[in-house]
Amino acid sequence: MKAPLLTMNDGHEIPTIGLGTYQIRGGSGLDQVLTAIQSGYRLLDTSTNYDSEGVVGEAIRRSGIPRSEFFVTTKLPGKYHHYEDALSMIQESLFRMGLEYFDLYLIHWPLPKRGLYVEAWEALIRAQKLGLIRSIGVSNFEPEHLDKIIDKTGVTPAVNQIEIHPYWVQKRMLEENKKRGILTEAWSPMGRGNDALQEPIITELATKYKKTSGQIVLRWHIDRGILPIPKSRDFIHQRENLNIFDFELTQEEIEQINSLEKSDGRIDNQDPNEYEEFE
Ligand SMILES: NC(=O)C1=CN([C@@H]2O[C@H](COP(=O)(O)OP(=O)(O)OC[C@H]3O[C@@H](n4cnc5c(N)ncnc54)[C@H](OP(=O)(O)O)[C@@H]3O)[C@@H](O)[C@H]2O)C=CC1
Ligand SMILES: O=C(O)C(=O)[C@@H](O)[C@H](O)C(=O)CO
Repeated sequence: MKAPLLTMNDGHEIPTIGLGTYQIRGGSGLDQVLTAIQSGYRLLDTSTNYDSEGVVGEAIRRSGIPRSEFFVTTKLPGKYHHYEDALSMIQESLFRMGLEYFDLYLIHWPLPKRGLYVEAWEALIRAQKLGLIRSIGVSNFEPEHLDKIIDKTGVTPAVNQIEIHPYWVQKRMLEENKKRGILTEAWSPMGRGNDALQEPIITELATKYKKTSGQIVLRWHIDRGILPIPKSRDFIHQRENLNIFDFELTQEEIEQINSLEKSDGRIDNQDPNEYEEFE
């Protein structure tokens, strides 16, 4: 089963769903990424901070599937926001993964208190010109951060990857991305193990559509125009999460799920204006 493709604002195509790899590492991690690839995942989302770039690169090689069929995303850690550091980190990540280019490269967090994200964005633009990266984007950027990089460089990110799940719906940020032509990706799209999948609104929709709660939540993302990157170590869940392209939620059902939002719904309260990455 393969996901349909979307076209981003720079003309490149991207699968409509991907595999998250936070804390997927080592030998067992390799098996988990391989089962995901066998299930049909082609978008693989990693980050230097996850220490999973090696596993993802190795899984791509062992899969026997040509590199060109994959869509690989990784992310720049905060301690490399200076221009020259960012350029060398991008190359270092390529070496770690054994790849010649990334399909998408994101600034992981804006870290506005450090104030270096414009420099980091300029480095991504340079790396794209050098052919090291096909599409460039950001993660956890608020509207003011987006405007700053766009105003300073004239280059709009293809993607903004942000926290979205039924307890943190992000209506405003979704509109802000859309207004600028930026594709929204959802991190922790299943709520990273919070109680959302047990909410009656979701279990009732699962019964109605003969799907699982996980599939209802993923379809809610797709029907809102969002690209989710669920993580699963479980072969059954991995397959289930791809099997969401044969039904659609109504606008009313989308709003019902939106109503589950909580004012303190963020996972680990990670506010992009405050969040400092670990060193
Ligand atoms: N840019 C950023 O700042 C961030 C990016 N990310 C990215 O987003 C990805 C996804 O987010 P993550 O935080 O991992 O959390 P997710 O919301 O993807 O939740 C993962 C959990 O959901 C479970 N799960 C997955 N599918 C199902 C299913 N069908 N039914 C029931 N349970 C299911 C998994 O268990 P099981 O393994 O048993 O299936 C796992 O415990 C990350 O892996 C990472 O790539 C994450 C955080 C921040
Ligand atoms: O997983 C990521 O991409 C992160 O940026 C982390 O902040 C992660 O969400 C986390 O919770 C670390 O404690």
